[in-house]
Amino acid sequence: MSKPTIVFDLDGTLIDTATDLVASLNYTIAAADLEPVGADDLNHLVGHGARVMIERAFALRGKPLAEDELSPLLDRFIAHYQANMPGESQPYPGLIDTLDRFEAAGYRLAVCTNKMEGLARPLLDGLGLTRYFSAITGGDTFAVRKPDAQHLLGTIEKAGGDPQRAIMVGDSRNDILVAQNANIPSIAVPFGYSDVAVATLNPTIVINHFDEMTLELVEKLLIQ
Ligand SMILES: O=C(O)COP(=O)(O)O
Ligand SMILES: [Mg+2]
Repeated sequence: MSKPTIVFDLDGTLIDTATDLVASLNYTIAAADLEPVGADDLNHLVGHGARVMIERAFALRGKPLAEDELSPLLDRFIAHYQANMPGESQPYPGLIDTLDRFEAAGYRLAVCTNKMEGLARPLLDGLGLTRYFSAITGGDTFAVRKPDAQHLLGTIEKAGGDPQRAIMVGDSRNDILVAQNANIPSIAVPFGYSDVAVATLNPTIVINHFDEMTLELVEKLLIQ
């Protein structure tokens, strides 16, 4: 039987990126005289990549955003985020042990994020995490992104995995939806950026800490 694959979301699942996302977003929107946002606002702003995050910040502040304004703002965000990473960003507690545990058990590991691939890779590099992953895909890697099933299925394929032997781990709506759309079991974590309690998204299971993500648990999910 082929090695199983575990696909992780990035922001709010593998890595607590809130402080750096807020800093880069506030630097970006300050150019348009928008009031800074706080970490709590991220729950509504994150999930569809930087472009949508900027659009949502304008909506939050009730300020219209013309199409031709967006591109320079996105460039401003990317430049600031790139220059400062990994910044304050940190893997969530228990993550490294969990990656080691599943790597040692012969699992394939992958990342499926709506962050731009060009931002996700240097961030994972900067935190010394890249070597764990057989594939890292971003919101701009394919023609579609989460919650479209093809983003997750394409990630599993790139990792050399089998969608019949895969699970998705994530912190928000798009992660649980993409898993449902691809007919793959999901684990939700409540410590990331979600505008609703993750249990209401109907993941296969919720864990509160990576220590709960045992081999036994994942094996059980794989045979469901
Ligand atoms: O950066 C975003 O908006 C989303 O990122 P995620 O898919 O890794 O949570
Ligand atoms: Mg996330």
